[in-house]
Amino acid sequence: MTKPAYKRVLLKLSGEALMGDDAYGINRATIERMVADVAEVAKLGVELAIVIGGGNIFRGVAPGAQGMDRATADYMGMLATVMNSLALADAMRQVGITARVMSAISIEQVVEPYVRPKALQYLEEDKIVIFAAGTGNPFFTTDTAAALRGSEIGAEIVLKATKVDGVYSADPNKDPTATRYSHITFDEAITKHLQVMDATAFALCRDQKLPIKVFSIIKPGALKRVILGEDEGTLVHV
Ligand SMILES: Nc1ncnc2c1ncn2[C@@H]1O[C@H](COP(=O)(O)OP(=O)(O)OP(=O)(O)O)[C@@H](O)[C@H]1O
Ligand SMILES: O=c1ccn([C@@H]2O[C@H](COP(=O)(O)O)[C@@H](O)[C@H]2O)c(=O)[nH]1
Repeated sequence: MTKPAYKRVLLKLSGEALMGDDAYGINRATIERMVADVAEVAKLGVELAIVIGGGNIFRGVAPGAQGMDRATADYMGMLATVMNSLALADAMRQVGITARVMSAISIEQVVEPYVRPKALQYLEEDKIVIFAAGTGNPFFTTDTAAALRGSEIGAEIVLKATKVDGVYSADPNKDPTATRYSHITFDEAITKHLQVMDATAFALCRDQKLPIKVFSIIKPGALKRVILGEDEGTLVHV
């Protein structure tokens, strides 16, 4: 059997990618394809914790939140990630994968709260843990939540599965001349203001010496290639 390059990873799934070709929300075929990708790597024996974004539903800084109190808008964004987490766990259940959703915001009738030792126990039991509601604090993002939870659970790497296939010299969706890095240091990414992740997430991972791999969740087989340590996406390192 092919051997994974990591024992435990924190996978950050793009909320925005969940829309597929729709304008908003969760596209059924897209979530099923994401779950199929996750199922394939779970079979390899790697312990998986997941943070999912909320950009397909609400972001505190989106035009739809203009004029709103920023903290209130951010709490709405965090609730959006709870919805995505529940949808993801349910889609996993439908294909026989056991997942546990843990929320950073207390919402106990819906999901259990985040308790670190419990999360570690689930991972050791080979359950997939989905961390919902980001960090639980406004003014942050789910990328920072991925860096934070990844550090807390002792993940070997944060895998940012997004709509682009790596870190570019500029946003490739805006600048067609942008070129992709195969690897880049945290300091370079921060100094060059590369916006594929926020600077807080980069800085936390740098300080914790937790590498990040940025790759496409849309490209078939990319997640498995990353897990097997093959050349895919961009590695951000110390
Ligand atoms: N230098 C860059 N290299 C690559 N992508 C970049 C860069 N600068 C900006 N981007 C943009 O960053 C986006 C990915 O980050 P973003 O946080 O917006 O999305 P996500 O994490 O996929 O979604 P969500 O926040 O909903 O989970 C890409 O789709 C790309 O358009
Ligand atoms: O720790 C966090 C995480 C998220 N938010 C808010 O949620 C939305 C959605 O998250 P994305 O990372 O953009 O997908 C985000 O825009 C924030 O408004 C938060 O406040 N704190």
